[in-house]
Amino acid sequence: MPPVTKAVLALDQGTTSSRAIAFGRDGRVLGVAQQEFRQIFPQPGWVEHDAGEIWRTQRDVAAQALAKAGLSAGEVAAVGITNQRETTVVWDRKTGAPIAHAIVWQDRRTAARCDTLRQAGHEALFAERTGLVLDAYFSGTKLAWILDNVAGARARAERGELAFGTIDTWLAWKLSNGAAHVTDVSNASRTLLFNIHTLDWDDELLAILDIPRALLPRVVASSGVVATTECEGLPRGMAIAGIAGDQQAALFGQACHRPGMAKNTYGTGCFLLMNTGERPARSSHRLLTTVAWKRQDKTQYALEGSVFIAGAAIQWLRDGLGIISSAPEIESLAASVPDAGGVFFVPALAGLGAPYWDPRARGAIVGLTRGATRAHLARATLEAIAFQSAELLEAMTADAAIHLTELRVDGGATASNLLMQMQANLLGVPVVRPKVTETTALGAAYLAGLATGFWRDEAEIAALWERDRVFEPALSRDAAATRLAEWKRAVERARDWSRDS
Ligand SMILES: Nc1ncnc2c1ncn2[C@@H]1O[C@H](COP(=O)(O)OP(=O)(O)O)[C@@H](O)[C@H]1O
Ligand SMILES: O=P(O)(O)OC[C@H](O)CO
Repeated sequence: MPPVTKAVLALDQGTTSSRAIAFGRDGRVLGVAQQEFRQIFPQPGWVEHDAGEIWRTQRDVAAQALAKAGLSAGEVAAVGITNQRETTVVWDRKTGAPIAHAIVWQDRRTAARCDTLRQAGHEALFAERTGLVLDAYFSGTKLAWILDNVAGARARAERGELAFGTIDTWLAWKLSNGAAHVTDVSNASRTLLFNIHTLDWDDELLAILDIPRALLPRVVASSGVVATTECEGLPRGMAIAGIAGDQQAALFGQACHRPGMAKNTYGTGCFLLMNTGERPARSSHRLLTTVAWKRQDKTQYALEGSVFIAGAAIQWLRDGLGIISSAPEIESLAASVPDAGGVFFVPALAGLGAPYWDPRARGAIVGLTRGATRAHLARATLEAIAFQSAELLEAMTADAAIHLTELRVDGGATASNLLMQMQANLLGVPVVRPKVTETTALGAAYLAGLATGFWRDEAEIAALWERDRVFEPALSRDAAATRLAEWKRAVERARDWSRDS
């Protein structure tokens, strides 16, 4: 008799760390392991990762999480992959070796290429087909950059010797020892190369960006077995059965299965996603239309607002300025003053995402007086995270013409009660934090576990979702509108600043 399955293993490959979590049938964490890896900044505005290091850290934490949970391979019902999205890897199909560092989603090196594409009049076509805006954030121009700048890459790509992938693809390839070259629809929808209506790579867009089809992975559903684990360092034979970009996985893990339900994740950046059902919704406020997931032949879409720097601004206070020694310390420092004393911090450290899409914006601190202290800056940092998210929700409510009844939240920075209260005050909507805030990993686990029958259906999953705390709005709508208007004035000071080409 084979052993009874007890858990699903989720691999959560984030921007700053690789994490693995084993979840039991009740959605509770059985074992978790995490490892940070190197951030490489070769030039201002460039951000790279070593894909080999990503793989090794992810494999090691997966083995550690299984060991901590005391699980054997036969007890694992499925493995789910979720990942930082857009980050671009190209490797040699024969050796499996990357031909360059991965170009990370935050990297701005292709901003000028996006300008050229815009000037050539391609913006509307890309928006219509992909649901995205022409921005350096997405994989397409990053992949084109590698083909144009790594010696011999284009010729080798045309000969079919190279493979492209986002991080999900890279991990599935390594886990399966090269058997699977796949990506799921949610990750594909972040590349600028994928038609979100036909759910296939778009030949016209590939031609504009001069990208050979031979490089591209096969696109699969977000829930379904694609391969088994066959690599060194991990038990063999575990079914890789779920793949989704981390923000879409969090939407699933928050049980936002129905249209109109939304979540905001406060990690390195902030990503607000609203389920819009089985048809792509178009934004008139520069939000993205994205594939949420595909399961049982049904595709769900979402509207997304992406903010590039959120928790990363807290890390910058820690690592760049040294005014706190750990992220949690921001809470007491910010709470030591009643307000930010007129200080606004616009953390445009990697340009601005939605709704501005300004790659040349740079960070700005305005409103300083002689009375300003590090406590005011700490408070202004938390406020900046809340302001940026409030702008996203404002755009989304206008687009979707609905009023949210609550906002579900997750991610590392939701540990800050002060931030959560600021957020509720600005939004005028209750902010609800669940008991399990690892919803990204949980979403990937659910997608994988549903594919192998470990969980039955979405209703079973939705019943496992439990709230931890609700933050009720405690600010008048007039006062919130005044604060938001002040914030927008500060944002204008940060815009269009960099003169780098
Ligand atoms: N107690 C805390 N209060 C506020 N922010 C925090 C706290 N702990 C962690 N963070 C922030 O959360 C972020 C990490 O969250 P996480 O969800 O792990 O992000 P990611 O998946 O993007 O790496 C960091 O940027 C950090 O600044
Ligand atoms: O690594 P995270 O959790 O900050 O997520 C990054 C996003 O997927 C980028 O689009």
